[in-house]
Amino acid sequence: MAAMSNAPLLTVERLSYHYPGSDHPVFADLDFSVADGEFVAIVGGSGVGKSTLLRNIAGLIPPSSGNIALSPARNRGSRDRGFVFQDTRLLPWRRIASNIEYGLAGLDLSRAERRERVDEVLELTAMTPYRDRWPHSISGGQAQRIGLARALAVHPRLLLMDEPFSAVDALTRRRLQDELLAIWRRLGMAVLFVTHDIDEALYLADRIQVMRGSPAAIVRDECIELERPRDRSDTSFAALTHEIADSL
Ligand SMILES: Nc1ncnc2c1ncn2[C@@H]1O[C@H](COP(=O)(O)OP(=O)(O)OP(=O)(O)O)[C@@H](O)[C@H]1O
Repeated sequence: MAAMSNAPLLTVERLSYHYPGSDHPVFADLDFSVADGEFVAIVGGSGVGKSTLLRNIAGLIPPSSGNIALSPARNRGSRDRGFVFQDTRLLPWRRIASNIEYGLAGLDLSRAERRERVDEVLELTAMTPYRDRWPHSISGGQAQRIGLARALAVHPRLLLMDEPFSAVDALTRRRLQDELLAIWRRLGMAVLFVTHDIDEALYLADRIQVMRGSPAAIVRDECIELERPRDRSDTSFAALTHEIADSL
């Protein structure tokens, strides 16, 4: 049996990034970690660098300096990370099931296993009836469910989510938050969730990190001890909302 490791799932060390052509870093010397199964939210104002940080961790853009270490995928046919974008980026010429299957390209899975994965994540996100639809014929909330399904299909140990619910109406947003929590409890992957919405971060996360400044730093790292399911009308919820808003 393999020895158990206490090493964090994700370790970010002295991470800095500046866009090509700019000598002003978006963020500098960031240090933090995420444990296996932990739900961490990163909050910060518009333009502070949350998406840039997530894109660095996703491997979409290389850091200017520093290190990002992520434990490798656990099983055959899985990836270490999955990414859910703000806009779902579904391919309009592929049906829903085929969009999800497309995300499995390059993984060591048979055709039957790929089909099973697609069925599994459609069921998890309650989207099975929509499998043969075209992307243009589903709602914004449904498209977000498909974006989530596509990311979950690779069985990631770390799910990276960039403001995934920002484009849907308030009621749908709350429903999606509850669905995400239910899926997280069921699958147990770690989640790194970027949002500018403190209420959303407090409702979802085990821990909230606040990004601020230019270059940005993590100015607050707070474990959220509120019991789940969380009650937004609770006085401690409101008090924490104000506290975190003050540090933004
Ligand atoms: N491709 C790019 N080239 C140059 N600068 C960029 C590029 N993309 C973003 N930036 C700049 O980097 C900074 C951080 O942007 P980023 O999108 O990461 O912020 P954010 O916190 O995610 O913002 P928001 O909450 O508004 O989405 C901003 O000042 C932005 O203008």
